[in-house]
Amino acid sequence: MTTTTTQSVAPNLRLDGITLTYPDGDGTLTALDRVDLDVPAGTITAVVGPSGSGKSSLLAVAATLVTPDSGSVVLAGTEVNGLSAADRSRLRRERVGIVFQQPSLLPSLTALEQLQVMAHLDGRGPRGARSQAAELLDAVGLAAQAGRRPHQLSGGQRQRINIARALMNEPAVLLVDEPTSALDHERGAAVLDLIARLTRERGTATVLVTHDRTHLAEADEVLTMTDGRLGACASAV
Ligand SMILES: Nc1ncnc2c1ncn2[C@@H]1O[C@H](COP(=O)(O)OP(=O)(O)OP(=O)(O)O)[C@@H](O)[C@H]1O
Repeated sequence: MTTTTTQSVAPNLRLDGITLTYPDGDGTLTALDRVDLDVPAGTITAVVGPSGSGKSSLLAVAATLVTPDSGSVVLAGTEVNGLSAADRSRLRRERVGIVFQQPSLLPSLTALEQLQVMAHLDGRGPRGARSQAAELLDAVGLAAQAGRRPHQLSGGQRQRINIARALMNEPAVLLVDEPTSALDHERGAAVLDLIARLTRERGTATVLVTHDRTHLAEADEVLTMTDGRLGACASAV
């Protein structure tokens, strides 16, 4: 994989004509139907839609975790089609941050170590990783909790660590799936504010899947997924 080409192009996410089917009995189920999506750096695109409409499938394709039947995915200027599996996972590791509904933190590690381990997996040295982890914990308002383990943190604090951890590789693309589903309204709103601020400050192209329409005010664009088709959302905000 050539990384030089990725650096000269503005980081963003582009999906073009994505169709994804799953085997379904004797036939196939179309989870994504000719989906186009363009997310500029430093912006949030929110995706809403009923259960089973294809939202998670969209994130999985954008994350290069699932290969679509057809269409093109361009991550931070790099066309994913045609990359080897190894290059695809490297691109994902280096350029994509993923935040799932439930923070999957390692119980025995402190908040700081949860972040440092990401750099370690990436083969980076401990010194730079420690200062970067400390800076990110500060950015998510948890500098004072750096030495705490997950059971000593609230649900909202754990989700903040989850978000900080997703940013350790300085991703160009941030994919966020229902980040507030385990939180009460106030903590959920604070987590959304945080995602919005970090998106602007760090220039990520952020896709936010959400059921909560109060979150849509933070989005630059709101799209609706219906039966695998992605379209404009007329009554979103
Ligand atoms: N691995 C799979 N194999 C077969 N069908 C699948 C698979 N994953 C998802 N589907 C089907 O694809 C369609 C889209 O699923 P997807 O999970 O993307 O929807 P969603 O909008 O994220 O739903 P939810 O809001 O409930 O999480 C659904 O009909 C689902 O049953």
